Amino acid sequence: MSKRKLNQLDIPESVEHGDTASQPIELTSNFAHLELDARLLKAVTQEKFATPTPVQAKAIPLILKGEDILARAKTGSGKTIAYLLPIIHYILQRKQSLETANSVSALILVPTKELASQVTSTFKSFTRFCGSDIKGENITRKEDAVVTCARLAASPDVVIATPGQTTRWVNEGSLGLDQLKYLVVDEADLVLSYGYEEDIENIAPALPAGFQAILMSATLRTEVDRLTSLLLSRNSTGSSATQRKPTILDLSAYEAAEVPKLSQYVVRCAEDEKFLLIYTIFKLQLIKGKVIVFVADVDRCYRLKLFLEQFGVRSCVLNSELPVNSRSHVVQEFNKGVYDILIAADDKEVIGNEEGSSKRRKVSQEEQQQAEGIQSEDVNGDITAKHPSAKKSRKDDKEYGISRGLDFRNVSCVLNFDLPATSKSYTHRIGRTARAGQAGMALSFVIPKEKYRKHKPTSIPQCENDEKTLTKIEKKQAEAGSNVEEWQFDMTKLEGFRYRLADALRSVTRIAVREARAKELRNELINSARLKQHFEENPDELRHLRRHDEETHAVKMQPHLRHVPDYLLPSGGKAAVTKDSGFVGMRKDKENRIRKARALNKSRSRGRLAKAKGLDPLKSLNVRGRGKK
Ligand SMILES: Nc1ncnc2c1ncn2[C@@H]1O[C@H](COP(=O)(O)OP(=O)(O)OP(=O)(O)O)[C@@H](O)[C@H]1O
Repeated sequence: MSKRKLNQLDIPESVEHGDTASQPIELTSNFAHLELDARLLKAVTQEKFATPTPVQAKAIPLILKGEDILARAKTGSGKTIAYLLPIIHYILQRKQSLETANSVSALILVPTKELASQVTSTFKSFTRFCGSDIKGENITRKEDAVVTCARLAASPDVVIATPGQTTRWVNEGSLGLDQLKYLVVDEADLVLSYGYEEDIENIAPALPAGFQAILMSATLRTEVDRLTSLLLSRNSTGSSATQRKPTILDLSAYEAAEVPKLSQYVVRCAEDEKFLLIYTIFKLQLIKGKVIVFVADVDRCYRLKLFLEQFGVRSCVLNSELPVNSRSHVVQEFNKGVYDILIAADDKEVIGNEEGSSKRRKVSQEEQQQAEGIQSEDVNGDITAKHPSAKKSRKDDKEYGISRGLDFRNVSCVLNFDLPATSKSYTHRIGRTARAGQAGMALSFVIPKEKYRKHKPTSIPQCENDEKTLTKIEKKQAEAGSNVEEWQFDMTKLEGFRYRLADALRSVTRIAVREARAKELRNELINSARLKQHFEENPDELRHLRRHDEETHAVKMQPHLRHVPDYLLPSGGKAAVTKDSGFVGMRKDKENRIRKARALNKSRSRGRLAKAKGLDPLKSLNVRGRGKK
């Protein structure tokens, strides 16, 4: 039995907390020490989780002890399991000892639908050995109200929802919270930023006295204080009472002691060079493994996808326009390794200026008034205000969120093709890699002021203040003990690729992007369960739709672009392009000499052949050379 004392896990002195946290905290090296239900431990073993992460080791005993907690731990530190395991354990134990009628024992509030479906799937994984002893329902799915009502009528033990959906169903009387034991707010710092303040105010009076609050957050920003006071300063009748103080678990000290596993780089480049760089990175495999490429908006998503497609580089796309089921499906496919490159439009960043979020909140409240899942303005208050062109209304989903909370597995690199607007958003984007103790890399393309608006076809307004944003990012990362380094990339070595870049960029026209966007949506609609039935009954309509897609050649494909001929490769191979250690050299100089020697031999034998045929070798070579051009 090996237990490790971790006295450096200090609870900040300014924070009030319960008895448990003031005693020395022990980090157990084994899940078995947490004394959880055997069925849960079996599931943990099956997931191949050997050791609880710090937040799990600390939070699980406190939750089991009945304390309100507010846990702050970095993204990817295993917060979901930290609250799910003790909750499931409690419900299983209670059911064993008491003959109680089914009721909702735990409500898990999350800011986005994607996160709701991810938490649900984690819940399912960890209850797989519990049979029908415990039931969880995700009520954020887009489905008939009747279906949701029916699912809630069966009184699931655990309900996973956004605050918006919770308010709706509580108000309609379909979701009873009077027997609630646990209220979890996952990504607590984000919930108010998403404009859910009013919903939280509505939910608070419905909570019974004595419920236990579990708040999970990546930061301890003022929003979290506000949320805590909204939830914990009311009694069951909704009137104000003395505020309960949750025990605060701040894992910063522990995290600071960890060896950083994330390397961060930036490369300053011109607007069109972003495309050149990404082409080179993928074509020469400068980055190996799974990569999430973040871009500024949905159009950019398809533009980049179409651009890469021309070089035979396959990718999948994730954006707020896609139906939530499709988004979950994309994440699953990416996690399974069907795709190695995922292009995500982070157009609903965890936005707000660095100073505050009042403006954002206003935007979000306006959004709140709209029905969920229907046409809505972009939530990026700041960006839309600065760039009227981005103001257009479109079918995106206000509960969409990529850079926060979603668990992309084994991502080796987060590539900020477009830098986010805030350092906060940057932190959350890079949190998609180097998760659960793994190593990772973040690479960001930055447009210097003097290069902004210099290449109209690839210019976007979001990049106007890249340098200012980068300064803030560097400052924030330095505060957290991390460095953002300059990536030593030798652009001169890529000259040979430039004409291909121009060729490919020309093909990705605005019409092509629009077509690709529409086609993807059509495909998703065809695949949606309801329409599937419709098309089964009306096969002609489906045929018509498919024919339309076949006829739509969004981008004129240029087969020659798929292949990178040797003569285009920089001499010295990949190593010559970048001196950075994050990259693996592709061809050594020695090998290059062999290649050159082979090429020389080949041309000599061509010369001999031509001589044998009575041709003037110089002339024939010239003709061949011109033909190639
Ligand atoms: N004890 C553990 N051992 C190994 N892997 C773990 C452990 N706990 C969680 N993980 C894995 O770590 C990843 C991150 O977990 P999780 O999504 O819960 O983190 P998080 O802190 O909630 O992150 P975020 O704030 O980004 O949502 C998941 O893939 C999860 O399966």
